[in-house]
Amino acid sequence: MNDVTVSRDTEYNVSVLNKSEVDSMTFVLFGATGDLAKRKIFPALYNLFLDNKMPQSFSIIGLGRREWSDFTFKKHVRESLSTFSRHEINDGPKTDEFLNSFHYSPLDVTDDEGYERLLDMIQRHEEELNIPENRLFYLSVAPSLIDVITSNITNSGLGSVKGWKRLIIEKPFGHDLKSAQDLNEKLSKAFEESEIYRIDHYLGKPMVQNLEALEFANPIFQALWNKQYIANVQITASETVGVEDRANYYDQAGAIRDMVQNHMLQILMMTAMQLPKRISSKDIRYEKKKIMESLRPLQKEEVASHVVRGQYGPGEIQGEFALGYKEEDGINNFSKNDTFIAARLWIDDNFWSGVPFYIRTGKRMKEKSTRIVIEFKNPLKDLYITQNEEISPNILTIDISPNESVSLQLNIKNPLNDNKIEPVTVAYSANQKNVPEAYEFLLSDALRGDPTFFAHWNEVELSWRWVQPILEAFEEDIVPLHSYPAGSMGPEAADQLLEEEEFQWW
Ligand SMILES: NC(=O)C1=CN([C@@H]2O[C@H](COP(=O)(O)OP(=O)(O)OC[C@H]3O[C@@H](n4cnc5c(N)ncnc54)[C@H](OP(=O)(O)O)[C@@H]3O)[C@@H](O)[C@H]2O)C=CC1
Ligand SMILES: O=C1O[C@H](COP(=O)(O)O)[C@@H](O)[C@H](O)[C@H]1O
Repeated sequence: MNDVTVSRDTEYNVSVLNKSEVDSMTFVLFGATGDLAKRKIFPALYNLFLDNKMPQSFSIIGLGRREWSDFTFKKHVRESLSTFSRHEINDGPKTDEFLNSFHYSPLDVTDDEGYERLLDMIQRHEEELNIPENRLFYLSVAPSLIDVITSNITNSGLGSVKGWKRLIIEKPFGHDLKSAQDLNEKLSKAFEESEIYRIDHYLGKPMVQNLEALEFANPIFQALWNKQYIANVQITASETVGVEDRANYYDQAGAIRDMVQNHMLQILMMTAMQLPKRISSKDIRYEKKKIMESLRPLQKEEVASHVVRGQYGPGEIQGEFALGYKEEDGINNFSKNDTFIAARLWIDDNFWSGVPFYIRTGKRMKEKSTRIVIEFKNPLKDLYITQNEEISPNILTIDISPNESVSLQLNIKNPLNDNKIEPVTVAYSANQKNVPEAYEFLLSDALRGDPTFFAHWNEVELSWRWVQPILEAFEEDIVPLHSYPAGSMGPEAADQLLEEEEFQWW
């Protein structure tokens, strides 16, 4: 039977903010010569500027060890915009105005004296532009440099401001529970929790931000969002790329640290949390924390029964041969690193007890897709079975990327097929052109001081706490490492995990 599709194919409607909602400020970017700045941060700032979401007055101070001049830096930023910006770069005065706000200063972050020069430079710009002392420090550098930077921000007086100060920090936030706690303790000497914006770019994805609206604005879902009606929840983030040129990092991290501890658990929190009475950052974060507190902890000895770890072998993805993980550049032949994780989680609260949440993520899988599937209970399953008819469950699918859509599988009689009951899909595809990137949403929020879609320390710590026994079980090698061919949906053991409750991955 035909699927019903509703689709909105419009230019993304960027709401025009009143610039006065964003305080004038100085954006201090550590790691301005690096990859992330080039691919994500400069383009996001430029797009916000063109969409009138930057403050009235601002300056952007780029820092790195390279001995660049302002001219070289601006040229570098311009090239980044030409290659990566969502809005095409134009040669008009707007782009010049944007680039004129960029300045560069060479700084080795381990050189204490350099921070005094930096403070002089910032104060000079603040005076010239008549900008209040509002300073946003963005640390786009290796985690090992975070401590030295934040303590120098405090010691040099950079952080003693008459206005506000904020800190944006990138993942990874720690390597395990202990290192994350140590890092947070150091951060908290220089910044209050309310000043720290921990980026998890999945929280900037429009469909993740939409989860709360999907439930809040649709009373039918609100009524059904619990153990009485939901049979299981499945969250998948599959990728076709392999380790790429990140062997050093990835072989130490694995899918468990790279994706599960942060992105997958964040999506789980966003899906499972109850809607707070007021939609405020504080209340949403409180609800997310409650989910993590109710997540049933795993004992190290139980990990093998609830977690599947895998590593890709050679295979074929979309017609192209792909090497196995061990053959990749920079990976040794004996690596036992996980490139795939599937797990079953239980939330032992009043709303979800008894409902399994399955997560699955991996590299070199069949397709690039991030998706939440909610399978509803199916009490009619055995009732209407006549002439080999089987009633399928209702299924709500939320596609997060690369497609952005919501679809609901229902059951309808098909008059063209002897009135048999068949599943149909009612689908809404966002299919919008020129949608802002996650980094645009997140930077815009940080500029306005809205931390809702950043990871609070409570969430990060509780996530590490849940993941820690898994890290230990992997370390002790008491969990089998399954091989899966590149181009598949992971090892069979991941299917068996669901079969234990008579479910299947949708
Ligand atoms: N790239 C990405 O897609 C993503 C990155 N991240 C995170 O973002 C952070 C940055 O990543 P990325 O841009 O890829 O890293 P790069 O290695 O490309 O850049 C590192 C930056 O740090 C600077 N740097 C290194 N040492 C010093 C020092 N002693 N003093 C001053 N500056 C220094 C480098 O400047 P110079 O070379 O001039 O010294 C460079 O600007 C990391 O934490 C990473 O995990 C997170 C998600 C995605
Ligand atoms: O943080 C990370 O995310 C990407 C996947 O992000 P997506 O937006 O493309 O879904 C992943 O490839 C990378 O390993 C990880 O560090």
